[in-house]
Amino acid sequence: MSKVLVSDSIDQAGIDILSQVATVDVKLGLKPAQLLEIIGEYDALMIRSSTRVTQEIIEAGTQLKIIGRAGVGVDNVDVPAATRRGIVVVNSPEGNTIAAAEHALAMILALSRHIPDANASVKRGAWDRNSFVGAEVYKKTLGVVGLGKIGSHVAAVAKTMGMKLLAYDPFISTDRAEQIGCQLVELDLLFQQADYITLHIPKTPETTHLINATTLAKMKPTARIVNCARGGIIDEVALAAALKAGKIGGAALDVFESEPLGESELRSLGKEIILTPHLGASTAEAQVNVAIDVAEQIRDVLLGLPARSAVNIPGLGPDVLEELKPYMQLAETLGNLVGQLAGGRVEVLNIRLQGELATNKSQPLIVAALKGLLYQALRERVNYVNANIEAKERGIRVIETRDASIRDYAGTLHLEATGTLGTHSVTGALLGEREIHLTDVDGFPINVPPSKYMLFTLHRDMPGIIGKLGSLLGSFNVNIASMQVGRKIVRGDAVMALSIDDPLPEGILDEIIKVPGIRDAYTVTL
Ligand SMILES: NC(=O)C1=CN([C@@H]2O[C@H](COP(=O)(O)OP(=O)(O)OC[C@H]3O[C@@H](n4cnc5c(N)ncnc54)[C@H](O)[C@@H]3O)[C@@H](O)[C@H]2O)C=CC1
Ligand SMILES: O=C(O)CCC(=O)C(=O)O
Repeated sequence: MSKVLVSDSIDQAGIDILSQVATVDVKLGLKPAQLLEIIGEYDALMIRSSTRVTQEIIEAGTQLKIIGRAGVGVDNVDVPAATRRGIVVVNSPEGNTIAAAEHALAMILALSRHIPDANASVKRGAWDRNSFVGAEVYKKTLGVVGLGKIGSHVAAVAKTMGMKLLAYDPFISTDRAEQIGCQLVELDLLFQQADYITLHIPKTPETTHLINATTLAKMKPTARIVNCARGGIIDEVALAAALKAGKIGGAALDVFESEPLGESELRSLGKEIILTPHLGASTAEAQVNVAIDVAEQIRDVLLGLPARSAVNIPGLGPDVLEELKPYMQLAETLGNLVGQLAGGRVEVLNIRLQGELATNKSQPLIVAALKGLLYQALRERVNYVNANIEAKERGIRVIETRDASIRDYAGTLHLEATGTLGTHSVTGALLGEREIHLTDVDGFPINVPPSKYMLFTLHRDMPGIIGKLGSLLGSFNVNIASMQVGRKIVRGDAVMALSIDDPLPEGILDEIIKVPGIRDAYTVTL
């Protein structure tokens, strides 16, 4: 049974899902050295934001297949190191969107009405109504930096509170911004005009210290800034200085350059600052969502299925995966089959998307086909994450074509591998949307479902050949489950595809090739 380590606190709903397929160890608060010592035992690691999964941890995790981050940001995982090792990194892109957006909105209102300090003052026994006069958000301008999932929800709710919305996000269209009711503007204008600024961007080299002494100086002296995105987007020293000098009105931070927050000037400030300990995703609902979302993906990967939100598999988002999953299995099977038919080192893989498939995204199918192709060489070491890199390193050139006019089945995938021992091709389709069928081998039409053990012959279509092959296999105690001949013309060249119950015994291929009329034979394990 697989073993999963859960090293940050996650909801029981996630543990229950993992327990269906694995032994689950929950070990919270591990020091890096302790994690390093035990990680080698585990097939999967599930974390939130506290565990740092460094290159050293990844290298020590020799059994690791997947790292699951129960949340959005994967900045606590060395994703490139995981990719090189073929480890899938998954997250939950939407499970805590509402929670984080509502936290940002709560921060905006709490800052405006001094709720934390007013509350603390009453609890201390005071009844001070004069120190906590606030400001309304109604008709004020909110500047949203980053109009992705969380930023758009914040904007939509803020709109209903009567706020005017400005947004800065270089990667979204004016149309999309307008749909949400935001005017897209340049960052400087947003800084100058906003009464409230809320950050909903990832931490990248471009966004690190985006809020610094220079940008703070551009803001209104009454401006209030909220960061529920990532620590380090705000220069905390510059922020503390600006707040102390009254250059801006207030700030509310949920995330910090270093977490947990240590000694900091920010702690010494008054009601102009609100600090929460990275609580954006901490709602009961979000924790159930992210735990289920990520645990399901870990379960799937441990069962050999693809994950729906892998951050290190390009182009493989949840919608694509939902639509293409059966075709990815087809591509992988065909890749594995054509790789075995081709035998030696494959140099070129031609992939043709045919019929309805011609309009689909090809990248996930290419990755799946390469995974299948490289399986014989790399076995479990190749997966959707590293198949591209492994193929490149072996000098395999991938050529992709599309032909919508081929319509013998709804959608078919054609793979042709050219290598040191020649060229072979296979075509396959899905019947009833899920069942894989081989529809062509080396240009000969057939219609057989693939099976674990198969034998293919290239032979002359002539009387007696099937009987002779059957007797030969029988004499080696090989049981034939099904057999089909594909030919283009009567008594011309033909292909025979046999499904057999067991692997072919050693040496039998040499005997098969000696049967008069049989030119070649290939044994395949799928
Ligand atoms: N405090 C907490 O507990 C939580 C924090 N987060 C953080 O919130 C942030 C936003 O998350 P989502 O909305 O889910 O992500 P998202 O990917 O849906 O949206 C991010 C947006 O930022 C934009 N962006 C990227 N670089 C930019 C730049 N240089 N300037 C302006 N915009 C830029 C992107 O185009 C995108 O629209 C992330 O940093 C995430 O890690 C997410 C969940 C909980
Ligand atoms: O796990 C958490 O509570 C942090 C959530 C977060 O920051 C994220 O999902 O990016």
